[in-house]
Amino acid sequence: CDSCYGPIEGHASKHVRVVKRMQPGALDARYGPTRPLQWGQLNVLHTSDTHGWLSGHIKEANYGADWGDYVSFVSSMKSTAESLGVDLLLVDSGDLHDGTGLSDSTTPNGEISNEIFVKQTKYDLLTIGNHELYASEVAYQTFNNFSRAWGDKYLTSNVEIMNPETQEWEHVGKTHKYFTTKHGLRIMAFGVLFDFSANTNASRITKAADMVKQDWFQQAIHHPEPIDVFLVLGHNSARPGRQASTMKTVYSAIREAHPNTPIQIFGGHSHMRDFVVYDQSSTASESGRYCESLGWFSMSGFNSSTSGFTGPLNPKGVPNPNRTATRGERNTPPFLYSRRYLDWNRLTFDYHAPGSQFLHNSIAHSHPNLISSPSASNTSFQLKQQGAQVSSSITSYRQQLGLGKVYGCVPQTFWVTGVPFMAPNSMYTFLADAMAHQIVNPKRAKIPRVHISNTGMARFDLHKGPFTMDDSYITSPFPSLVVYIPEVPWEKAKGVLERMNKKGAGQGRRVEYNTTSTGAPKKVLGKREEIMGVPVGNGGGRKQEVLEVGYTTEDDFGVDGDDTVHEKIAKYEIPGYFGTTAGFPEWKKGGRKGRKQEPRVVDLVFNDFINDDLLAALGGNYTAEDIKFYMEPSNYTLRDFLVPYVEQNWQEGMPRCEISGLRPIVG
Ligand SMILES: Nc1ccn([C@@H]2O[C@H](COP(=O)(O)O)[C@@H](O)[C@H]2O)c(=O)n1
Repeated sequence: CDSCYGPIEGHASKHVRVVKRMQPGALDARYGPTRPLQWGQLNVLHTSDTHGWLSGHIKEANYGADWGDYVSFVSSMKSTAESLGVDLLLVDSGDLHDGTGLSDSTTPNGEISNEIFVKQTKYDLLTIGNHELYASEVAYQTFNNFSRAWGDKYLTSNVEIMNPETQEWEHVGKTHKYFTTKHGLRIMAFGVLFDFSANTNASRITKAADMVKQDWFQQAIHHPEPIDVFLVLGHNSARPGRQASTMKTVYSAIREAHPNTPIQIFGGHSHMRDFVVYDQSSTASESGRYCESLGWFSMSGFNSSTSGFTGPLNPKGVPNPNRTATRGERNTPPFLYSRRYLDWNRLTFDYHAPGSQFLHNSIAHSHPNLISSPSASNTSFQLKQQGAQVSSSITSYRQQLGLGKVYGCVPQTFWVTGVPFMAPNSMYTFLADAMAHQIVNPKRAKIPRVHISNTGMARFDLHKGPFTMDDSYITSPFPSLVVYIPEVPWEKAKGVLERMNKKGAGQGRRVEYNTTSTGAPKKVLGKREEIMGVPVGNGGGRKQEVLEVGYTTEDDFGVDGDDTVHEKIAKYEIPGYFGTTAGFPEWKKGGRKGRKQEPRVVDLVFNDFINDDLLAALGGNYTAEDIKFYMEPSNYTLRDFLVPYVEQNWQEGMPRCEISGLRPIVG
């Protein structure tokens, strides 16, 4: 089938499919977790920054599960919570758009991925991200469809939209929700976006510092009925001081009114795994990005005299939370906590919810304990089937959208932050070259060009293997228009990139692009040796000799949060912008052969997301009036140059491209 991405006979990955789960062609993880989760009275599974990755990471074994596998996992975990007599909530911190073909190749984007997200996934609370607010069509889709589908579970405490019917500002979702869980916990929840300002003017965001003074918020925190715990969701970094987080502002406003009540924060936006201790009864979790990580949080300590909780203090037959959120204080409150960051693959899901996954045969054999577990029963079959339906609907949507169509073979992996900026295998070396080759207006081809783009336009590493339509969105998902300022004197143009990088990217750009948590306090409560000392299982109890690279997180609870042990992945800083020159004349006579001449004028070519920052760095009398469309047709965007580049330059190895499937140690 030439329109689908799947296993090919004799394919280098030698992947043999025996069951219909995950997406065709996706790889299985080679090894997984070794420690059961700690179940408390309140348990939470947390997603954030999924950015459309519902098909899973087809080229990466470690994150190969799709949304269907996850759906089965969640259902199984909810049943386990039920049998333990405790609460399990599912929460999401937003940013569902901009990252893959499944979310971004529809009009408006999110049309299909949102439907998959909503259909079978039993979320209890959700909130909005900045990527739901860049474009008004997406903001209105969120308001009209997504928010309505979730009703009072969708919390957008500081985000409003202009309702075209009433011509009034209205919250996209609800400001807050007061509810009682199945087992009696009385919860007040909010959903607070960071102070985002690059939003469509069809929306408006109230700064957290102003929001906490609003009447509705004050009334909510002084709610007449008892509150056992506050939950603060937010597309908003969990760690104060990171990425313009305003979580501390919300926390402080609640703490002022409730000195001892637990406040649990579930953040997002910084694309990291993190856990932060705010005080003895308040902690914050952040659970990564792109369906690579699933966060687990649990706590105990609620009793019948101080809360409405009706279940056991410690659920039986499972490990329980065992850490206090103290900084050495005495007279600590009774609350105990645990947190874990799960890798998004079926091995992980089946380890923690035995029988919830259709495992690949080779893994099934090395997991005899899991396969013969009591839950591998009829119920488990139904559970698997439920997710399998979601998986197969993703497969058919991918086919409809042509996402598996292969255009060429990626010769080597190109890294966003995994290698030094502008190294030969840096994403930006590749993009600069592809832009210089492809983004040329034939009518202006004789005029030398300077191409400038924001590094944030590239969202993910481009893995060795088939280059599909999906990969073109995964690498460059934004429909930013290609624009230019004609014939700028070279003397003015040549310093622009450097000046832009000196100033840094404007609001909305990720300041840190990280795969490991940094900046955690020195206090380390759990040591990596504790998990490294345990033989790392490959399912059968054999020692895994070679660790694959992946997340190695350090947070306020220490270094034992990652559910599966990995080798640290390399990470290099990247500036806000990158660029290249193209079409410069070469010296013919005089100067040294091969050296480029300095032109008198250049076309300054960029994308409209960075108009303001570029104009500021260019200075002079240039204004927005000087910015024109560069390509014909004028609606040419950053989504349009990769496929033709690949068709022209990456045909070697077609049609059976070699795939690595792993993140090798680089750098
Ligand atoms: N049209 C757009 C929108 C966003 N970006 C880039 O994405 C960054 C924000 O992404 P987060 O996941 O960190 O919220 C933004 O800073 C830009 O770099 C873009 O390039 N074009």
